[in-house]
Amino acid sequence: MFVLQAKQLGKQYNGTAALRNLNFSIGKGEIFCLLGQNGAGKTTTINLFLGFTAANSGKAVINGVEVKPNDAATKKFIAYIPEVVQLYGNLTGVENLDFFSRLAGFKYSRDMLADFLKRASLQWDAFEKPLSTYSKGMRQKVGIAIALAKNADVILMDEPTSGLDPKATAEFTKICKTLAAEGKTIFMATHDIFNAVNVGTRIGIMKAGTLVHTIATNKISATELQQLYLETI
Ligand SMILES: Nc1ncnc2c1ncn2[C@@H]1O[C@H](COP(=O)(O)OP(=O)(O)OP(=O)(O)O)[C@@H](O)[C@H]1O
Repeated sequence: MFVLQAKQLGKQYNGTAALRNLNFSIGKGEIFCLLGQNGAGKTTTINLFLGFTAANSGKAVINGVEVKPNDAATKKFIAYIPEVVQLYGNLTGVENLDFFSRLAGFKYSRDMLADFLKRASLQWDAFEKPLSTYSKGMRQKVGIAIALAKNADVILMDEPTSGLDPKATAEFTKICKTLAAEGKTIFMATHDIFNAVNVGTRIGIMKAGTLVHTIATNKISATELQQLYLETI
Protein backbone atom coordinates (compact mmCIF):
# COMPACT_ATOMS: atom_id res chain seq x y z
CA MET A 1 0.00 0.00 0.00
CA PHE A 2 1.19 3.50 -0.71
CA VAL A 3 1.77 5.86 2.20
CA LEU A 4 1.05 9.14 0.45
CA GLN A 5 -1.20 9.53 -2.56
CA ALA A 6 -2.52 12.48 -4.51
CA LYS A 7 -5.48 11.43 -6.65
CA GLN A 8 -6.63 13.97 -9.19
CA LEU A 9 -5.99 16.56 -6.51
CA GLY A 10 -7.14 20.08 -7.34
CA LYS A 11 -7.19 23.33 -5.38
CA GLN A 12 -8.39 26.78 -6.32
CA TYR A 13 -8.01 30.05 -4.47
CA ASN A 14 -10.58 32.68 -5.42
CA GLY A 15 -11.33 30.88 -8.66
CA THR A 16 -7.66 30.58 -9.66
CA ALA A 17 -6.15 27.10 -9.85
CA ALA A 18 -3.20 26.53 -7.49
CA LEU A 19 -3.18 22.76 -8.16
CA ARG A 20 -4.53 20.92 -11.19
CA ASN A 21 -5.18 17.17 -11.27
CA LEU A 22 -2.17 16.25 -9.19
CA ASN A 23 -1.39 12.53 -9.13
CA PHE A 24 1.39 10.70 -7.32
CA SER A 25 1.91 7.64 -5.12
CA ILE A 26 4.75 7.49 -2.62
CA GLY A 27 5.81 4.34 -0.80
CA LYS A 28 7.22 3.60 2.64
CA GLY A 29 10.84 4.67 3.04
CA GLU A 30 10.82 7.02 0.07
CA ILE A 31 12.17 10.56 0.17
CA PHE A 32 10.19 12.51 -2.40
CA CYS A 33 11.47 16.01 -3.20
CA LEU A 34 9.14 18.47 -4.89
CA LEU A 35 10.78 21.22 -6.91
CA GLY A 36 9.15 24.19 -8.59
CA GLN A 37 9.28 27.95 -8.79
CA ASN A 38 7.64 30.22 -6.23
CA GLY A 39 3.89 29.79 -6.59
CA ALA A 40 4.11 26.40 -8.36
CA GLY A 41 1.91 24.77 -5.71
CA LYS A 42 4.36 22.96 -3.42
CA THR A 43 3.12 24.42 -0.14
CA THR A 44 -0.50 24.02 -1.25
CA THR A 45 0.21 20.32 -1.79
CA ILE A 46 1.66 20.01 1.71
CA ASN A 47 -1.25 21.96 3.21
CA LEU A 48 -3.75 19.59 1.62
CA PHE A 49 -1.99 16.58 3.19
CA LEU A 50 -1.90 18.36 6.53
CA GLY A 51 -5.61 19.07 6.27
CA PHE A 52 -4.96 22.80 6.68
CA THR A 53 -7.20 23.44 3.70
CA ALA A 54 -9.77 21.46 1.72
CA ALA A 55 -9.30 20.24 -1.85
CA ASN A 56 -11.74 21.46 -4.50
CA SER A 57 -11.41 18.19 -6.38
CA GLY A 58 -9.73 14.83 -5.95
CA LYS A 59 -8.21 13.39 -2.80
CA ALA A 60 -5.13 13.54 -0.61
CA VAL A 61 -4.72 10.08 0.92
CA ILE A 62 -2.39 8.96 3.75
CA ASN A 63 -2.06 5.26 4.57
CA GLY A 64 -5.21 4.65 2.54
CA VAL A 65 -7.26 7.21 4.50
CA GLU A 66 -8.54 10.37 2.82
CA VAL A 67 -7.43 13.61 4.47
CA LYS A 68 -10.27 15.82 5.57
CA PRO A 69 -9.77 19.20 7.23
CA ASN A 70 -10.48 19.24 10.98
CA ASP A 71 -10.46 15.46 11.03
CA ALA A 72 -8.01 13.74 13.38
CA ALA A 73 -7.95 10.46 11.40
CA THR A 74 -4.90 11.21 9.25
CA LYS A 75 -3.16 13.69 11.57
CA LYS A 76 -1.69 10.90 13.68
CA PHE A 77 0.17 9.54 10.65
CA ILE A 78 2.03 12.77 9.89
CA ALA A 79 4.48 15.27 11.31
CA TYR A 80 5.26 18.62 9.76
CA ILE A 81 8.54 20.46 9.73
CA PRO A 82 8.03 24.00 8.42
CA GLU A 83 10.84 26.16 7.11
CA VAL A 84 11.30 27.62 10.59
CA VAL A 85 10.29 25.18 13.31
CA GLN A 86 8.17 27.08 15.84
CA LEU A 87 9.14 26.18 19.40
CA TYR A 88 9.15 27.90 22.78
CA GLY A 89 12.32 29.96 23.17
CA ASN A 90 12.25 29.94 26.96
CA LEU A 91 11.91 26.15 27.18
CA THR A 92 14.82 23.75 26.70
CA GLY A 93 15.02 21.16 23.89
CA VAL A 94 13.82 18.43 26.25
CA GLU A 95 10.99 20.62 27.59
CA ASN A 96 9.82 21.56 24.09
CA LEU A 97 9.86 17.92 23.04
CA ASP A 98 7.95 16.95 26.18
CA PHE A 99 5.37 19.70 25.58
CA PHE A 100 4.73 18.81 21.92
CA SER A 101 4.72 15.07 22.63
CA ARG A 102 2.05 15.58 25.29
CA LEU A 103 0.03 17.71 22.84
CA ALA A 104 0.09 14.73 20.50
CA GLY A 105 -1.03 12.47 23.35
CA PHE A 106 2.32 10.87 24.28
CA LYS A 107 4.00 11.03 27.66
CA TYR A 108 7.67 9.97 27.82
CA SER A 109 10.31 9.70 30.53
CA ARG A 110 13.28 12.08 30.52
CA ASP A 111 15.49 9.28 29.15
CA MET A 112 13.10 8.53 26.31
CA LEU A 113 12.89 12.23 25.39
CA ALA A 114 16.69 12.40 25.39
CA ASP A 115 16.78 9.33 23.16
CA PHE A 116 14.52 10.99 20.54
CA LEU A 117 16.77 14.08 20.55
CA LYS A 118 19.81 11.83 20.19
CA ARG A 119 18.23 9.99 17.25
CA ALA A 120 17.57 13.39 15.67
CA SER A 121 21.34 14.08 16.07
CA LEU A 122 21.00 17.01 18.45
CA GLN A 123 24.24 17.38 20.42
CA TRP A 124 23.65 16.30 24.02
CA ASP A 125 25.02 19.49 25.60
CA ALA A 126 22.12 21.43 23.99
CA PHE A 127 19.37 19.26 25.49
CA GLU A 128 18.98 21.45 28.59
CA LYS A 129 19.62 24.82 26.93
CA PRO A 130 16.77 27.19 26.06
CA LEU A 131 15.58 27.08 22.44
CA SER A 132 16.37 30.78 22.08
CA THR A 133 20.06 29.75 21.93
CA TYR A 134 19.52 27.18 19.13
CA SER A 135 20.53 27.59 15.48
CA LYS A 136 18.03 26.90 12.69
CA GLY A 137 19.54 23.43 12.14
CA MET A 138 19.21 22.62 15.84
CA ARG A 139 15.55 23.70 15.83
CA GLN A 140 14.96 21.37 12.91
CA LYS A 141 16.47 18.51 14.85
CA VAL A 142 13.97 19.16 17.65
CA GLY A 143 11.28 19.14 14.94
CA ILE A 144 12.54 15.73 13.80
CA ALA A 145 12.61 14.50 17.41
CA ILE A 146 8.96 15.59 17.74
CA ALA A 147 8.12 13.61 14.59
CA LEU A 148 9.84 10.56 16.08
CA ALA A 149 8.09 11.03 19.43
CA LYS A 150 4.73 11.23 17.62
CA ASN A 151 5.67 7.99 15.86
CA ALA A 152 4.62 9.62 12.58
CA ASP A 153 4.89 7.46 9.44
CA VAL A 154 5.25 10.50 7.21
CA ILE A 155 7.28 13.66 7.69
CA LEU A 156 6.27 16.62 5.52
CA MET A 157 8.91 19.32 5.19
CA ASP A 158 8.74 22.75 3.60
CA GLU A 159 12.11 24.05 2.37
CA PRO A 160 14.03 22.34 5.16
CA THR A 161 17.52 23.24 3.93
CA SER A 162 16.92 26.90 3.11
CA GLY A 163 19.27 28.99 5.23
CA LEU A 164 21.28 26.00 6.46
CA ASP A 165 25.04 26.09 5.99
CA PRO A 166 26.64 23.24 3.97
CA LYS A 167 27.63 21.26 7.06
CA ALA A 168 24.14 21.53 8.57
CA THR A 169 22.65 20.58 5.17
CA ALA A 170 24.89 17.51 4.95
CA GLU A 171 23.93 16.51 8.48
CA PHE A 172 20.25 17.04 7.73
CA THR A 173 20.57 14.87 4.61
CA LYS A 174 22.13 12.09 6.65
CA ILE A 175 19.33 12.24 9.23
CA CYS A 176 16.68 12.05 6.47
CA LYS A 177 18.36 9.00 4.93
CA THR A 178 18.54 7.27 8.31
CA LEU A 179 14.85 7.99 8.98
CA ALA A 180 13.90 6.65 5.53
CA ALA A 181 15.99 3.52 6.11
CA GLU A 182 14.00 3.05 9.34
CA GLY A 183 10.78 3.13 7.30
CA LYS A 184 9.71 6.76 7.56
CA THR A 185 8.38 8.40 4.42
CA ILE A 186 9.62 11.93 3.75
CA PHE A 187 7.99 14.45 1.44
CA MET A 188 9.77 17.76 1.06
CA ALA A 189 9.22 20.92 -0.92
CA THR A 190 12.54 22.45 -1.81
CA HIS A 191 14.39 24.85 -4.09
CA ASP A 192 17.66 23.04 -3.50
CA ILE A 193 18.20 20.98 -6.68
CA PHE A 194 21.56 19.58 -5.65
CA ASN A 195 20.40 18.50 -2.23
CA ALA A 196 17.23 17.02 -3.75
CA VAL A 197 19.33 14.70 -5.93
CA ASN A 198 21.51 13.88 -2.97
CA VAL A 199 18.80 13.13 -0.42
CA GLY A 200 15.80 12.13 -2.53
CA THR A 201 14.74 8.79 -3.94
CA ARG A 202 12.43 10.58 -6.38
CA ILE A 203 12.03 14.13 -7.58
CA GLY A 204 8.89 15.86 -8.80
CA ILE A 205 9.01 19.08 -10.81
CA MET A 206 5.92 21.28 -10.61
CA LYS A 207 4.88 24.11 -12.81
CA ALA A 208 1.76 26.22 -12.31
CA GLY A 209 0.00 23.61 -10.19
CA THR A 210 0.87 20.66 -12.43
CA LEU A 211 3.38 17.90 -11.75
CA VAL A 212 5.29 17.93 -15.03
CA HIS A 213 8.05 15.39 -14.31
CA THR A 214 8.69 12.63 -11.79
CA ILE A 215 12.20 11.20 -11.88
CA ALA A 216 14.08 8.59 -9.84
CA THR A 217 17.27 10.16 -8.51
CA ASN A 218 19.36 7.15 -9.52
CA LYS A 219 18.47 7.96 -13.14
CA ILE A 220 19.66 11.57 -13.18
CA SER A 221 22.69 13.65 -12.19
CA ALA A 222 22.40 17.00 -10.44
CA THR A 223 23.51 18.78 -13.61
CA GLU A 224 20.92 16.93 -15.74
CA LEU A 225 18.22 17.70 -13.19
CA GLN A 226 19.17 21.36 -13.16
CA GLN A 227 18.92 21.39 -16.96
CA LEU A 228 15.53 19.64 -16.91
CA TYR A 229 14.29 22.00 -14.20
CA LEU A 230 15.30 25.09 -16.17
CA GLU A 231 13.67 23.72 -19.32
CA THR A 232 10.47 22.93 -17.40
CA ILE A 233 9.75 26.00 -15.33
N1 LIG B 1 -4.17 31.18 1.13
C1 LIG B 1 -4.07 31.52 -0.16
N2 LIG B 1 -4.94 32.40 -0.71
C2 LIG B 1 -4.87 32.74 -2.01
N3 LIG B 1 -3.95 32.24 -2.87
C3 LIG B 1 -3.05 31.38 -2.38
C4 LIG B 1 -3.06 30.97 -1.00
N4 LIG B 1 -2.04 30.08 -0.81
C5 LIG B 1 -1.43 29.96 -2.01
N5 LIG B 1 -2.02 30.72 -2.95
C6 LIG B 1 -1.66 30.79 -4.37
O1 LIG B 1 -1.56 29.46 -4.86
C7 LIG B 1 -0.46 29.34 -5.74
C8 LIG B 1 0.49 28.25 -5.23
O2 LIG B 1 1.13 28.73 -4.05
P1 LIG B 1 2.09 27.83 -3.16
O3 LIG B 1 2.38 28.60 -1.91
O4 LIG B 1 1.51 26.49 -3.02
O5 LIG B 1 3.40 27.74 -4.06
P2 LIG B 1 4.85 27.21 -3.68
O6 LIG B 1 5.28 26.34 -4.81
O7 LIG B 1 4.85 26.62 -2.33
O8 LIG B 1 5.70 28.54 -3.66
P3 LIG B 1 6.98 28.94 -2.75
O9 LIG B 1 8.15 28.24 -3.36
O10 LIG B 1 7.05 30.41 -2.89
O11 LIG B 1 6.71 28.51 -1.35
C9 LIG B 1 0.19 30.72 -5.85
O12 LIG B 1 -0.34 31.35 -6.99
C10 LIG B 1 -0.27 31.40 -4.58
O13 LIG B 1 -0.34 32.79 -4.77
